[in-house]
Amino acid sequence: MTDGLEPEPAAAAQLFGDHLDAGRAFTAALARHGEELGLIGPLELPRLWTRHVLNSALVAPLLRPGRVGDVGSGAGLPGLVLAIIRPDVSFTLIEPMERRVAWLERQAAELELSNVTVVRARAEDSKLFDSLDQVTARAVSALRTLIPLTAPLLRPAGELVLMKGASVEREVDAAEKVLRKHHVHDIEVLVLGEGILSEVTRVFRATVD
Ligand SMILES: C[S@@+](CC[C@H](N)C(=O)[O-])C[C@H]1O[C@@H](n2cnc3c(N)ncnc32)[C@H](O)[C@@H]1O
Repeated sequence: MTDGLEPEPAAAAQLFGDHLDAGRAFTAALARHGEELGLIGPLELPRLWTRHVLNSALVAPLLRPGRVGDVGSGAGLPGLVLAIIRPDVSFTLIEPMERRVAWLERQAAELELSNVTVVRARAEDSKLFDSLDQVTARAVSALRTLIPLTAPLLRPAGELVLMKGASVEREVDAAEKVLRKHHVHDIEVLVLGEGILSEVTRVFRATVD
């Protein structure tokens, strides 16, 4: 059922560029199967493009060619969206739940994303330590618990690119000790999407030694 799906916003063409057809195919699949598979809540269809798909797409320009891990990919947000837009980046999607892993693998195959590997594991058990150039995450947990899951996966001088809500500044304060413990520095909070989407998104970006 896709009744009530948000019409495609004009920003979709801007953010997906040449990859708009794949972005549409992924969004349509998520609209069709997301609720029955427990990937999105029942109220999300009227804001699926803006709040989920395009919100994830805003992060694409922050990625560099190299190896990016997405911790807790779930429905593929932001991991699959970013893999569609950035074929020059190699993505490892880290997700412990079997049903979500099956979804991620099926979507990667259907969208012919040869730049995606799916790892079924919790981040802390994933054996990816010290290996990634950048790590993304969205809606996994507050920074205080997210930093210990994500920072150890980065190679020295790797970068965290964590999607966050309006409470990010408070989360940074609450994570002070953990940030120090994990050698997280050059912290910035970026506000993305102004003038592009009706809702902005925030990104915690920092380097880890
Ligand atoms: C609320 S969902 C968000 C999913 C997706 N990132 C999104 O924005 O829609 C949180 C996801 O994190 C995963 N997760 C929870 N703890 C994790 C861990 N320790 N390592 C990796 N993934 C984890 C869950 O299985 C779930 O799929």
